[in-house]
Amino acid sequence: MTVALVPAAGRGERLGSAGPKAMVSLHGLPLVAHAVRGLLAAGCVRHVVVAAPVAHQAEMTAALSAFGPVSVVPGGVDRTASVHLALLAAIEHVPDAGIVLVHDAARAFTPPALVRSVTEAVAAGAQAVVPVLPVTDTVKRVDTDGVVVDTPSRADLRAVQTPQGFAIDVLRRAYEAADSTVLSATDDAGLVERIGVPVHTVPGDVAAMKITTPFDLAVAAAVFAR
Ligand SMILES: Nc1ccn([C@@H]2O[C@H](COP(=O)(O)OP(=O)(O)OP(=O)(O)O)[C@@H](O)[C@H]2O)c(=O)n1
Ligand SMILES: C[C@](O)(CO)[C@H](O)COP(=O)(O)O
Repeated sequence: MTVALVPAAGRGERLGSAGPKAMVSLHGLPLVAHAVRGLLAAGCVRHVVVAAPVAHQAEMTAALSAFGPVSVVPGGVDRTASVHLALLAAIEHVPDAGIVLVHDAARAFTPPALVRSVTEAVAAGAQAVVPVLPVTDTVKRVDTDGVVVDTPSRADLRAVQTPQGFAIDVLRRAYEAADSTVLSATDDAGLVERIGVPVHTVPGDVAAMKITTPFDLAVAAAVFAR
């Protein structure tokens, strides 16, 4: 059985919204509702645990209650903490879950086919799977003065999306290790890499774009108009 965790407790500072980014409405629904609906539409996700901003937990619960088997728990100080809290709730409430997906509320229009593709790769035996896209810009490393240090080969680079899928015990171990060393990471696979488990890739999808800035929101509004 597959359970999905949706970190949705961010403030959305780069978007500049008045309230939490996950509650910003697009085409009549908050972003988090689009994200949850997409996960459940894939047909392979049995339960979704959403990490909400503490002050907005009741509001988010009300917004998501119509979508199916969804629990809303309080989030943490950063994305890593929010995912960890959702993972602990999932282990408690869905003890027979073998696969866990972690999916940003901010990737609200992720196609259900991508959710299935990640889940199927884990079900086929990979312990950790991320969807990736080739990098189309040249990427440079810079120092603290903004001076270029080097130019990694673009051929080796990939932009990583969500949902990221894991054998649930692997993600639990990765978060336990992160907790004991007070580690944070910008994605979940990064923590899994640190415990030495190989992370596999599947092709991502441009429609799984992350809504971070006002420009991203405008793009999503135009592209996903229904
Ligand atoms: N304490 C936090 C911070 C972030 N997130 C979630 O992690 C995902 C990816 O984070 P991001 O897109 O950076 O959202 P924000 O943290 O809200 O954005 P910003 O950094 O601009 O404030 C989002 O769905 C966000 O809600 C979370 O659950 N808990
Ligand atoms: C998890 C993620 O979406 C993978 O690309 C990304 O790292 C989240 O970053 P954010 O700055 O917390 O939005």
